[in-house]
Amino acid sequence: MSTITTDKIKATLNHGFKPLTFSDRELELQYRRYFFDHHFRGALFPLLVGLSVYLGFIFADSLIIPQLLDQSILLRSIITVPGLFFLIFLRWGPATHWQYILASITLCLINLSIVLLGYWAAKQGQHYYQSGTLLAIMLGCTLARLPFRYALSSTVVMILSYALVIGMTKASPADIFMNNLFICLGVAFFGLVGNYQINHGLRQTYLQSLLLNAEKESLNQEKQRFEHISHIDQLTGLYNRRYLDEHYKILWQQAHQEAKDISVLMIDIDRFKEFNDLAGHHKGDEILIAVAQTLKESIRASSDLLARFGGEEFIIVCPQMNQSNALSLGEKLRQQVYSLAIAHPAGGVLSISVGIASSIPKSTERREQEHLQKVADQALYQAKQKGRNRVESALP
Ligand SMILES: Nc1nc2c(ncn2[C@@H]2O[C@H](COP(=O)(O)OP(=O)(O)OP(=O)(O)O)[C@@H](O)[C@H]2O)c(=O)[nH]1
Repeated sequence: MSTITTDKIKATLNHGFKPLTFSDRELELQYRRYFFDHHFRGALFPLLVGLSVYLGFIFADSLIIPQLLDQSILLRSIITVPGLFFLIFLRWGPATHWQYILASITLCLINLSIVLLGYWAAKQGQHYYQSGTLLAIMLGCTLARLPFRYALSSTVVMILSYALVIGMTKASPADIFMNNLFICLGVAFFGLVGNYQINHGLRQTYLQSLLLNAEKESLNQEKQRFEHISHIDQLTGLYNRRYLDEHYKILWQQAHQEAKDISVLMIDIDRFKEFNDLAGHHKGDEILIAVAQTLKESIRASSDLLARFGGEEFIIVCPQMNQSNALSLGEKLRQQVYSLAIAHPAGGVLSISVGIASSIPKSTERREQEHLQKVADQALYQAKQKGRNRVESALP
């Protein structure tokens, strides 16, 4: 499990993370994976263009150093092959630091071939054919999208190879060599500063997106929590009237679609006002909780909908249940509450009355749904009239 908390991300953003590393190891590894997949692998197309430009320079060679055209074609073709292999590896190969090393080596080989062409040209008196290294440095610092340290090391190797091959061999006069070298150093400086800024900016953007996602996630959780709270009756923990209205509609539509029975059971605690008056409201609350729990344990949790309808009244909506099964369930509930053997302060044992109505929905109209509920309520009224602690049903 990830231990990267929102606080950790905020702290890293606020306190900075130079030189281009997150102090938190897990965050650093996660960023490196992200960088490789979303940024470095994305260099595939620009690098393909870069390699084509490198090969296309054969045309420039044919105009500027026609005497070296054969060497140019040979060298550039030889270097293009490992370049292509590297691009294939970049596209399909595993995400390891070897990819960066291979990218750096390929860049250095490209530069070496350019330096060699410059050297041969200089040997033949053509001293201005040495600016290809500038392009190779820019390619390494920008298009290749290398992490800073790889961009830095390949740039150093490229400048050193230029300095060693042209400078040490004294292939060009000192002033021309020095001029080219300083331009190379300047370009390398600007390229590396650009690379650093890109990498730093990417890290900052990454942290901000992590933060945004974390905040989105926590908002979602809050929303779910509020939704849950808004559907639950605080005292009994059962669903409330609001949830009942929303869900009853769905169950009704399903029953209509499948042309199956749906039953409604209205349940009311008998003589509850008297209970409250004699035992106190607090004790009455305890009874409500106990009855709610008993009802909950007696229904099919996966399909039946049990809710507190209001006050001391409960409702159960049972999809795929006909009237005779609903009567058996009502009777079971009545017995279970009675067997709790809660003494009523006015004498006898606490009981419930149950009113039942069932039908196969003919339409999805709200009126028809409400009618079934009303009929169950009338059956409940009958149960009360007939002396309470009973189950009655009525036809819709
Ligand atoms: N303790 C407690 N009492 C409640 C709550 N909600 C409603 N009541 C009480 O439930 C009682 C309902 O009484 P009535 O509707 O007159 O019915 P009854 O006394 O149960 O009589 P019958 O239904 O005819 O058996 C009232 O005294 C309400 O104050 C609640 O959340 N807690």
